[in-house]
Amino acid sequence: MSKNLLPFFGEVYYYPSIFTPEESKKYFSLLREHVKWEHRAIQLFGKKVMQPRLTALYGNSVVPYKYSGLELQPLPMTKELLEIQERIASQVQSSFTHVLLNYYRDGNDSMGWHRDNEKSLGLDPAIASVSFGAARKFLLRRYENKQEKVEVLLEDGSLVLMKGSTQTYWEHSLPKSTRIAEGRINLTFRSLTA
Ligand SMILES: O=C(O)CCC(=O)C(=O)O
Ligand SMILES: [Fe+2]
Repeated sequence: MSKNLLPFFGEVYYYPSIFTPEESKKYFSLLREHVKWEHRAIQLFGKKVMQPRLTALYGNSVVPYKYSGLELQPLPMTKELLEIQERIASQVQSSFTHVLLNYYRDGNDSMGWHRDNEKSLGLDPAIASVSFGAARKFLLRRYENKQEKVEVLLEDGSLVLMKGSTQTYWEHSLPKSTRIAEGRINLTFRSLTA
């Protein structure tokens, strides 16, 4: 059992080495090759900007995922994605319908502060996030006062689970780390309803 990294108002658990280095290397290459990566523009404060990363959505239901003015239609789950989902199922009790993938090509790619609180995720969603490739810093901070901060290094082959009221009271980000030249692939398993 891992311990809750948040001091209050939510739950975040970190599990290093869910995958061996060999498995992680294999999945990184397979996913980089086989996933239908797209470079998308999103609406940010009314302006169209390119996301600083590549993304893709897969799922076992046709429910689309709406965020930041985008509506993504899921592609059908692949063998590799189902294998990865199966592995995390042994750590995580929740069930998932979709996986959103992010490919950070190097340390210049990033994700800004946000909460995963779209209606389709429901109240207090569980989100399971798997990392392959370069270790990157993951930050959480209180949404309301931006004060309390928690930092987790997301290593190759690791899993981080966010649940409970985390998406109400905390926001998270993946900051740039410009000295990192290697890529990182992240998969966030979610349960979405129409
Ligand atoms: O890349 C990460 O670890 C963060 C991904 C994330 O927050 C998201 O996809 O909503
Ligand atoms: Fe997120």
